[in-house]
Amino acid sequence: MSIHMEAKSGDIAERVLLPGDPLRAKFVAEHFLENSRCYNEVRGMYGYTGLYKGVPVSVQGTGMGNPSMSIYVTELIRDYGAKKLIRIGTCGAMQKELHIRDIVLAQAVSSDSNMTEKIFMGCNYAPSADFGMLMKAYQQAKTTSANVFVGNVYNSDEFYRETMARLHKFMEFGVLAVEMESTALYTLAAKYGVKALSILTVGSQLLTNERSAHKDSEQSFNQMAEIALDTIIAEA
Ligand SMILES: O=P(O)(O)O[C@H]1O[C@H](CO)[C@@H](O)[C@H]1O
Ligand SMILES: O=c1cc[nH]c(=O)[nH]1
Repeated sequence: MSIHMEAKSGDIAERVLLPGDPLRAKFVAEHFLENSRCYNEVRGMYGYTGLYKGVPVSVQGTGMGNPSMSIYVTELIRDYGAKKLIRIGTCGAMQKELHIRDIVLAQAVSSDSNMTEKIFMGCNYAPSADFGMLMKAYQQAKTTSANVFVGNVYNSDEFYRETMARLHKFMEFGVLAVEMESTALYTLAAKYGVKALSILTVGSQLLTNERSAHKDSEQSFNQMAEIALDTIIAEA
């Protein structure tokens, strides 16, 4: 047991997928894992472990934002021994080339969060993906019909913004998409010496205001879940 999860030691695999939405964890467990079993219902933040192609994999909801992600990632690593972590999230596209349901692999993360400033005593830190998992996910994505983009993402503490100026500045510098958890994931993975990657599906296009009618539907996530699962089991 950890402070925020009721799983027992050994209930959680060393390979863990991390959707923000706990119902996405349930969906992935029910549609992609064999013999899946729910190990956590605390706060409705569902977590499941099952087999994917014979390999134990867990899928754990993280909630929204860096603080919530930090809690689950820290406990997964410190209390349950997680070693490979892949976020499967949604994002808002910030470049015109990106469309609803495209896939973004977050190579690096820019942020308005002051999480790393606090850790690094005022200095900048560049949270970045594990290169091996990034490369494997890219190769996996290229075997599907998905349009895949690799690059910098904007991690924000704001969903509803006081000003659009910062968002536009990041757009100007070629940042692909905005989301809310990857700074915490990459920074804590580095701290604890484990591997992490964020795979994101475009759920909205911020330049055109187009929004997926299917944010939580099966089709939007099947491709991302498969890419993430095939990537995570390929890791030694
Ligand atoms: O779909 P998830 O994984 O929750 O990710 C995105 O969606 C939420 C905002 O709607 C934020 O958590 C953001 O990062
Ligand atoms: O964090 C997010 C995710 C989707 N769309 C946004 O505008 N922000």
